[in-house]
Amino acid sequence: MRTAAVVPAAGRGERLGPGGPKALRLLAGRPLLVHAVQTLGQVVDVVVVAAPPDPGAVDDVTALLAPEVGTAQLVVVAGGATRQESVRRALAALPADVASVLVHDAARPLAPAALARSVLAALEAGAHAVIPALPVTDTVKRVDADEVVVETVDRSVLRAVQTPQGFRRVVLEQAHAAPGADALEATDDAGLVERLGLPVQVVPGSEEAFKVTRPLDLVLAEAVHAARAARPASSGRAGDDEAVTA
Ligand SMILES: Nc1ccn([C@@H]2O[C@H](COP(=O)(O)OP(=O)(O)OP(=O)(O)O)[C@@H](O)[C@H]2O)c(=O)n1
Ligand SMILES: C[C@](O)(CO)[C@H](O)COP(=O)(O)O
Repeated sequence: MRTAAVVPAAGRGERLGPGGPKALRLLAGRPLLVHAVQTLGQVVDVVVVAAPPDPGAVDDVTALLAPEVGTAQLVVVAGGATRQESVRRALAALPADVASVLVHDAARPLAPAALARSVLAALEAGAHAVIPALPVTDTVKRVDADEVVVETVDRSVLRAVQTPQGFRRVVLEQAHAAPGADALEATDDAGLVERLGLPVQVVPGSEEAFKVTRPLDLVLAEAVHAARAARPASSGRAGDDEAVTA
């Protein structure tokens, strides 16, 4: 059975500001989506992308990614109005022989291949659902409607969750098809699996798997990409995708 990555890439990038669909915004001269797909193509057998909903985008994105996906099979579908709907559409296009699925935001272009491999390894070790996450480093407070602090939350039990998230295919499909899932607008796929009552395994995340959400994130992404590219050839890691911040 094969492995696949589903890549929701249909968001508008409102928080990033003007400049077109976020997945097609440039990082080191190439679209965020290209960076993400190049990495995933090193790890999985099939990559399914949910493209921006613009006319002609499926054909354009197919042409853009075909030279970037390595030996992996590429499938591109039209994305939906929400992230959840985009993932659902991509899931519907998975080839029949795929058993394990990573779901990875195009908006996390620098997530290392090693992170995707560690998520897949946890699936192979028996987990039904696996998410990478980092400890929360800010102090977190709960507030009321008037922005008055109600309490300081114990951050030792909190995790900031990333992608790629990994699932046994049957579990992810069941989670998206469950009654009420459509109305939920979950912010991640693991949230839908949690509703099934199944355990979700956490593995260590990567600082470089941060999401490009606001303009400053793009500045950080350029710096991280440049640091990777500048890595000495003698390290054997020049230009590779392994973490520079570890
Ligand atoms: N209708 C949507 C909305 C989001 N996404 C994807 O989901 C990922 C995470 O979403 P986010 O970072 O919130 O992207 P946007 O929705 O584009 O951002 P914003 O909320 O600022 O508009 C991104 O890769 C985005 O392209 C998607 O495929 N379809
Ligand atoms: C899936 C995700 O990237 C995990 O952190 C995140 O929940 C996406 O959230 P967004 O509100 O769509 O940015």
